[in-house]
Amino acid sequence: MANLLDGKTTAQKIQSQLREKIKTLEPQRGRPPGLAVLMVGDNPASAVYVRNKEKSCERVGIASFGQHFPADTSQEELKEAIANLNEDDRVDGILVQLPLPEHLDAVSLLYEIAPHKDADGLHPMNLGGLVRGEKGLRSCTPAGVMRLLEEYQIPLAGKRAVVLGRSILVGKPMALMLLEANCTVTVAHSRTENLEAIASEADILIAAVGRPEMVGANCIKPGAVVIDVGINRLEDANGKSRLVGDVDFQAAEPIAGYITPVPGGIGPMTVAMLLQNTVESYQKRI
Ligand SMILES: NC(=O)c1ccc[n+]([C@@H]2O[C@H](COP(=O)([O-])OP(=O)(O)OC[C@H]3O[C@@H](n4cnc5c(N)ncnc54)[C@H](OP(=O)(O)O)[C@@H]3O)[C@@H](O)[C@H]2O)c1
Ligand SMILES: Nc1nc(=O)c2c([nH]1)NC[C@@H]1CN(c3ccc(C(=O)N[C@@H](CCC(=O)O)C(=O)O)cc3)CN21
Repeated sequence: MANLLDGKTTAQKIQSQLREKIKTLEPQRGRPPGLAVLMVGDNPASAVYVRNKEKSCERVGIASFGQHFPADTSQEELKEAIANLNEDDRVDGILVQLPLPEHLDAVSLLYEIAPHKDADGLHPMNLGGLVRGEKGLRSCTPAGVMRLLEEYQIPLAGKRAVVLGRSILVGKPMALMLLEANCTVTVAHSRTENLEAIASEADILIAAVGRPEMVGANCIKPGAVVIDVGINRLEDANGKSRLVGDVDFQAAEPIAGYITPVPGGIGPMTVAMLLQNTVESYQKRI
């Protein structure tokens, strides 16, 4: 049976460290760090995220400035909300929940966020920094994956990594970070042929496709490190809902060497990295 990569406990440890840091910084600065989250409409994965972020902010001492907009909000209204937050001295981190409703253009909105307040690391400046291997604000989910691999001292250099999914939010920055850690990286997506054969060559397999339990036994090399980024809400026959990942955990656990659970894996690590990015921006601002 695979070893469990415990994101929940690791995230709690990171949050305790952040809390201590804020305790010493706040008296000098005269205000706590602030994080603003813009959510438009309703998306189940986003709703889980927003709830956990707010709880965690409170725990570590970060002020939350949540703004929930109706699904029919216009691009202009959001642009204006971002401009206000860019100017707001209480706010160190800004995050726009993705995906946005169809009528909105996410890419151009991400340009509007001041790069030094880009807690999600999705502004082209910060993504460009990642491509160039420079320090800077990094996308929270892939940063959380890297931090968890580090915590368990999983060797990466020279290993074959396969990333399933190529979104701007997860797949692409994930591939770049693994490359930076000297993995040999393959990115697969919905147009990939022979996906199972490619996945089953991976020493490190990252699933970020948004397809409940798609990754089964025939995608996994014995002993592989399996990272499940997926957060999908499924309803059982009784109408009760539960969270599942993109990996079929029951099938994968006997084959993998290490595996992340859902919940309790990359979700909490993402929240921890978001708080860490916010505190980093807070420290850098004068
Ligand atoms: N744990 C966390 O903190 C966290 C953070 C963010 C997202 N998530 C979850 O992670 C999942 C992925 O999120 P995302 O934002 O990256 O999603 P996304 O924007 O929908 O991207 C999904 C990617 O998977 C690919 N894909 C879809 N179906 C596929 C298939 N059958 N075979 C191979 N590739 C396929 C798509 O390919 P194409 O590009 O060809 O369409 C796309 O690149 C979702 O479940 C989301 O809720 C979790
Ligand atoms: N701009 C942006 N950045 C993101 O990182 C992001 C979005 N948007 N939109 C939604 C997705 C989904 N994300 C998530 C989803 C769930 C958890 C999370 O905390 N999951 C817990 C759930 C426990 C529960 O409440 O049941 C877990 O243990 O997996 C974190 C990030 C992050 N995501």
